[in-house]
Amino acid sequence: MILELDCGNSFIKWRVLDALAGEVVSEGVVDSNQALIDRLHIIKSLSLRNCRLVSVRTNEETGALIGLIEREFNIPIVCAKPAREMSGVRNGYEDYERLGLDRWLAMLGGFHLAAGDACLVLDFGTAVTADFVAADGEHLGGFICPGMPLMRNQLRTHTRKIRYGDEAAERALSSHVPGRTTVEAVERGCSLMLRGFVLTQLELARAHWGEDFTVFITGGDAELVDGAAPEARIVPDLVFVGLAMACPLS
Ligand SMILES: Nc1ncnc2c1ncn2[C@@H]1O[C@H](COP(=O)(O)OP(=O)(O)O)[C@@H](O)[C@H]1O
Ligand SMILES: CC(C)(COP(=O)(O)O)[C@@H](O)C(=O)NCCC(=O)O
Ligand SMILES: [K+]
Repeated sequence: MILELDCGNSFIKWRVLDALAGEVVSEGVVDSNQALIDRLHIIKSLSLRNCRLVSVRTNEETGALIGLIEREFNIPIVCAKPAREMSGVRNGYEDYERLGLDRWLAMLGGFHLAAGDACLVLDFGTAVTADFVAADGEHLGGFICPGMPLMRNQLRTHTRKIRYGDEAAERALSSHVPGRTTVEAVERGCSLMLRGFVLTQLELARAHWGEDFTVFITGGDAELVDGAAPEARIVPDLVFVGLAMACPLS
């Protein structure tokens, strides 16, 4: 079995694949290294052989996680590394090593799934990112904005009177009519910002490529923009698609 990890700024997305069938045996989202280990240990008949991971965390944090997995499971671990070019995609950053590896892998995955089409890759995590890959594989660059957790927390920490709990936040998002309470006004307002971001990115993509492109949406908060781009392909595991391409296990 193969352990796959996508270590974002807020959460670790994990899954265990059957090495032969390639099927997902188990998967989840955890908020700490120890929670990951605890969660893995309760999987019946777990027999990990390899691990591949991508991280946008510091080298120290990533190293600590790698050390922990090595101690717990004694398996080889490969980490996705920055590259100038891979699987037909050319990194468009001035300094290719500075491009977030989760963005890079999502682009590799998107370009592969788009099978020759240009692609717009949108990722809704702690940050929100957009990346443009032309049909010839050239990465034109992208955009980074605060995601839902950051927008919400900035309002909470920089105002005196915006305070509410998680449950009220979830209830508020059942509709997008103008809010009549603080929680509704904030949650719906931020959610509409994300939808506006999607529409702007679609406009930019059309300006580049007309109608000839594929849109991919991924990230933990992808459902917040549900319906904003009806033509988009929602691919929750897009980073993992790219991870398997960047870190093949022989
Ligand atoms: N099972 C889950 N556990 C935690 N957060 C989740 C889960 N499912 C969706 N989310 C949402 O995902 C968002 C984080 O997205 P994610 O792509 O994991 O971010 P990052 O890669 O920056 O850690 C959170 O704002 C949260 O609302
Ligand atoms: C843009 C990001 C913060 C997104 O991280 P995430 O929201 O997935 O945790 C991450 O890809 C990153 O740290 N990138 C490095 C900066 C860059 O891509 O220019
Ligand atoms: K991410």
